[in-house]
Amino acid sequence: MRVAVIGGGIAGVSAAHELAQSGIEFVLYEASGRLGGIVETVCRDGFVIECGPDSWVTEKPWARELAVELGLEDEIVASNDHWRKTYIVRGGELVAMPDGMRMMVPTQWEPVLSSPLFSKEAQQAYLREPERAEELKTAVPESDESVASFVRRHFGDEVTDTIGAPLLAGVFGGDVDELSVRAVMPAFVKMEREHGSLIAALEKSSRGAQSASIFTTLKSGLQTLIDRMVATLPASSIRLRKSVQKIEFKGGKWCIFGPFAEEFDAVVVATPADVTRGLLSPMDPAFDQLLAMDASSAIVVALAFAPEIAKSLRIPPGFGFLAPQSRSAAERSSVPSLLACTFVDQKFSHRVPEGGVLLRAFFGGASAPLLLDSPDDEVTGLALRQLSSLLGQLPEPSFTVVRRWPRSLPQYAVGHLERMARLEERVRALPGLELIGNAYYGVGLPDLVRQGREAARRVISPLPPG
Ligand SMILES: Cc1c2[nH]c(c1CCC(=O)O)Cc1[nH]c(c(CCC(=O)O)c1C)Cc1[nH]c(c(CCC(=O)O)c1C)Cc1[nH]c(c(C)c1CCC(=O)O)C2
Repeated sequence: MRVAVIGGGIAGVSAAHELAQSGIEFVLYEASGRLGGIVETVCRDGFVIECGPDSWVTEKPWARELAVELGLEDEIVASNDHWRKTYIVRGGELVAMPDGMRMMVPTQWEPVLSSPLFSKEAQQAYLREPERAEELKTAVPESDESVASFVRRHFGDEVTDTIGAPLLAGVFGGDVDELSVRAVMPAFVKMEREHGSLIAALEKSSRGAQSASIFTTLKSGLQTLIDRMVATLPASSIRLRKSVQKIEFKGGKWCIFGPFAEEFDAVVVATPADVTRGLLSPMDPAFDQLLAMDASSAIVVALAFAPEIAKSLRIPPGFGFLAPQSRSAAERSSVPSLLACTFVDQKFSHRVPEGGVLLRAFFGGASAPLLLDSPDDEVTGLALRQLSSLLGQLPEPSFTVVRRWPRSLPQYAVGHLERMARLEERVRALPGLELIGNAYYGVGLPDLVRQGREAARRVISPLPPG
């Protein structure tokens, strides 16, 4: 059997790795000159700089399992959760999120009631939510709804705007009025069904008390995960700078065309949703609509301050901040404003030389398109000015790294899961076809590793039809 894997991001590389482990012949096509997609680590002067994701969510086991299998156990590090604090930008200032929050749901009362983040009305809305358990339970909507409407039903407008929106923007890069609650917060939806109140549900479960660190990463950077997998692949099976233009399914075989033509028994399509849509729509027009998704773009600006310069900096303790984006469309499209920033040296050890400071700022959301074409020095200047107004005047960084990731994070819109069910139906009609990536079932590294490996296993031993 011979398998084509199209797209060399972490999902495609994970699929290829799994095929290689099983001794299956395959070809991995990647349009760019490197594997890893948005997973990229730059090491310079003792700084370990992530250009894309900086970690995975510890709760999801699949990335860690892979790292252990690859012999990277000694490389695995947890976030410094004794310093875990996330700030929200409010009136030009950083205000700490209360301790003990699970997303927007408190697991302790005192921090919420003493936080300057919430008005008396918002505190009341929190206090009343457990008392409304029965009402909330009987009013569970039959169909999907937006994250905003879900959070609003539990905690009202202020909580939705003040922390719901920025938190979700820091995970899904998206708009709470559009995102599907069932796709992006399935655990909370389940709690509502079972308990009505989310606060009461967390109180009853041990989930309220988070034991492990929230984030996990690798000492030398996440690129190591890619490099270790790539090292297990036969070199002859990797085709860099080979962009696939067309796929055809004929006589039970898959034909892959670029400036080349090759035949396979199965194909794993691991490209971004836009590319996948272009490849599959000619075979079945239904894909055109099923894969048409909004996606947000991100611009990452890493600012490294060497120890001698970093001495003058006064970064507040914590992992970083999230900034609510303006609701006014005019304002959003005129001044690109920072979406978030991670204080890397405080979130993780081993990322900076002793005494150094590393900030990773993000632009995204509605203002991202404005910056995708701006030169690096303009993007860096803008980030530095906005960070200085929030963190105190910053000196010129020792060096900076800028990366642009256009349309890299698909938005799971209301009805996403039903759409995925229809998508799966069309995929099943084409035996040997597998779709993997962040457009379908989960946006983080663990979900992509899981999807890649599961797809490879299904290709190797397909389920009987029907
Ligand atoms: C801007 C942005 C960030 N992170 C992300 C974006 C969007 C990028 C884009 O538009 O393309 C994306 C993101 N963030 C997270 C994921 C993984 C989700 C998953 O695996 O399910 C993903 C895909 C986890 C997270 N990211 C965050 C949370 C919430 C953590 C909490 O509850 O405190 C989670 C689960 C918060 C976050 N997220 C970010 C910051 C600076 C912070 C706060 C400080 C920090 O930790 O660095 C940056």
